[in-house]
Amino acid sequence: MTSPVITLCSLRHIHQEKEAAELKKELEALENGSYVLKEEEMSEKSLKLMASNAKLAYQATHLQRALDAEQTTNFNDGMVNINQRLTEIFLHSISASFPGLKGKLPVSITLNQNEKFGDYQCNSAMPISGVLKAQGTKMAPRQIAELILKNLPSSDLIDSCNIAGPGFINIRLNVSFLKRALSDVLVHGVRTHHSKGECGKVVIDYSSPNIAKEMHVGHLRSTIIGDCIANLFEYFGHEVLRVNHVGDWGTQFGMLIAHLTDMFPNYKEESPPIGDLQAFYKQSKKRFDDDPEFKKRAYSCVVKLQSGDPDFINAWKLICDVSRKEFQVIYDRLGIVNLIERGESFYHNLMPPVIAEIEKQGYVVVEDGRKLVFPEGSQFPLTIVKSDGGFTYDTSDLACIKQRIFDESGANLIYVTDAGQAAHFKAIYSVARKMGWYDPQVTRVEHVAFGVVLGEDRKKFKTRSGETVRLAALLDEGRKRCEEKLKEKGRDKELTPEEFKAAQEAVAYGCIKYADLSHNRINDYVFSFDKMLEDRGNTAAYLLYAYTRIKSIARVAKVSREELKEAASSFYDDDGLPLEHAKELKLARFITRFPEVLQRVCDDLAPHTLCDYLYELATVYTEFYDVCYCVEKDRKTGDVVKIHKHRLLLCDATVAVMDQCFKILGIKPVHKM
Ligand SMILES: NC(=[NH2+])NCCC[C@H](N)C(=O)O
Repeated sequence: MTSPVITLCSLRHIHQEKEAAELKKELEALENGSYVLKEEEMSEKSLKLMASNAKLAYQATHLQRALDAEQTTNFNDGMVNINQRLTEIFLHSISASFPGLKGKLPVSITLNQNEKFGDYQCNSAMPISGVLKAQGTKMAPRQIAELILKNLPSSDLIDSCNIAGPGFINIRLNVSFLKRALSDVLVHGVRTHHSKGECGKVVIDYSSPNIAKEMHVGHLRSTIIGDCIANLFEYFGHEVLRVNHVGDWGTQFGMLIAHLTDMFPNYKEESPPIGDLQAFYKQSKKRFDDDPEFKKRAYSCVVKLQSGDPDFINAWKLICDVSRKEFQVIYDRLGIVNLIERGESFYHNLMPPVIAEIEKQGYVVVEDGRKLVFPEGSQFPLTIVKSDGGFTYDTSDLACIKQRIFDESGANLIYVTDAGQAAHFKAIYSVARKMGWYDPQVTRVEHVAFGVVLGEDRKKFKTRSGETVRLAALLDEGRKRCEEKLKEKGRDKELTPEEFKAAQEAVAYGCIKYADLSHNRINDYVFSFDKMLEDRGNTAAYLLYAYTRIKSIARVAKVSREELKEAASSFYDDDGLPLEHAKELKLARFITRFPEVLQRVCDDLAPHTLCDYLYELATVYTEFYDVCYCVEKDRKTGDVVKIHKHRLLLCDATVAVMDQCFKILGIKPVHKM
């Protein structure tokens, strides 16, 4: 018989063995993380920790989801500026790869020179290698390119990248991004968001003819170029003030008023017949040059006018009114709207305080009774007060720039005149900066200069008898030439008289505008009706035809607008426009370049870049249309066998972008021609 002590001991032993096994199990569970605390074992603190842990895990999942969504571009701000987006992506990688180079290297993304290799390319590896070498680090461009690719953040824009040659990085766009981008254009229209973020107010000075003088082709250029740039800024979302800085305060008014009072002494009661202001101007100029007595009187008239004598102000207003009406006829024909007249006279009262301010700074030099300012870097001084105490063009432009900066709060000041005035504006801007009126880092002040209009003989544009060409006569001739052209094509038989007239005017004025805008503005350009009315090549005539043709495709295919709209929105809800054919993709890629092209036009204030794009768009479209049938018909019966709706929609997207281009260029497209 076992003793009770032994029994007790062995019972305890069994119990302890069981406990040890349990403890071992718990230890293992703790090690592999599967241990579950029993509620009664938990302290209050650990309960709280667990709760916040669960919350964090939930938030992390959400953040990850948001991050994933971020990778997929949304088009809330309109079309994506692809070049800019790629620049940001590469900049990110380059800063991460070479932290020491931060800010030292502008990253440039360009279109790929060879479509076969990619859509865009980044050539930064070579210059980075150069900078590193200068800092004493040797690294081959290819190695650098590899590192850039390694650190490249993922983006739904990019399909793939590869390194070529010494270190070029070829970038291929993601097709599914293109599909969605196109789809968005179809559903939401061609919208672009200004990359510069804030949209500062733009004050743009253009057209600006001189009262009582002929508005000449130089003013026509200013009107056309200025209007286009103003449209562009407006499209980008800026507030735009379009100012017509007419010459209405010069010394010419002295002789005009003196002549007016001589010829029509009762001009106050009876409106004088000075409809032909140019002839009137010439007569008074002749007297001014030939008759010293008259000249004296003319000077005293200017003084009286500028001192605000009511009779003289009335005579001045009379003359301005005649001119204004003449200018308006031209503006109406060209469709120039919202251009407000604010001539030199507007700044009359602002000039004396500006002169005083400049004097106070000690920048005025008095020479032979004249007050001069010598701008830095300019050979010639500005005359701000003449020896007779009168003000000049210089004085008015100084008062004007100050008014535009301070009263108008202009963030972008743009002046559109012929290149002959470049030195004048350079001097004005220089004085304005010296006076501390603006900081070029903050306020953009630019002279948009343009070259001279030449005749087909490459000499200054004149009539056969050597006179300056009257703008109204020029527009008349354009319309007549266009009428002949359209009749040659038998359009007068196809179109209603209203349609014919609309086509005739749209083509005539469109061609005149486009011929001007499509040349690099800095160069002189040859004015040739024959060239601008040609319906082949980079002309408005060609583009307007192309536009109406593309627009008619859906109509001819008898697919209704509603049907297309429906198709567009169902593609939108799906993966985007189904693009497959190489030419479909080429056209799609070209369309998505629109925002970056506009940005360039805006940076360089160079409308010809937009014209080049528009023309190339028409060309790329033709390439597509030639091989990708929108509608397939039975060869024998001519019955429609298949309609490719996504291709019709691609036509629509092309039309939408062309529409926007025309709008910015100030050209009115017609629906039938
Ligand atoms: N702010 C200016 N200066 N604007 C340009 C004025 C152009 C001048 N009226 C001319 O015909 O040459």
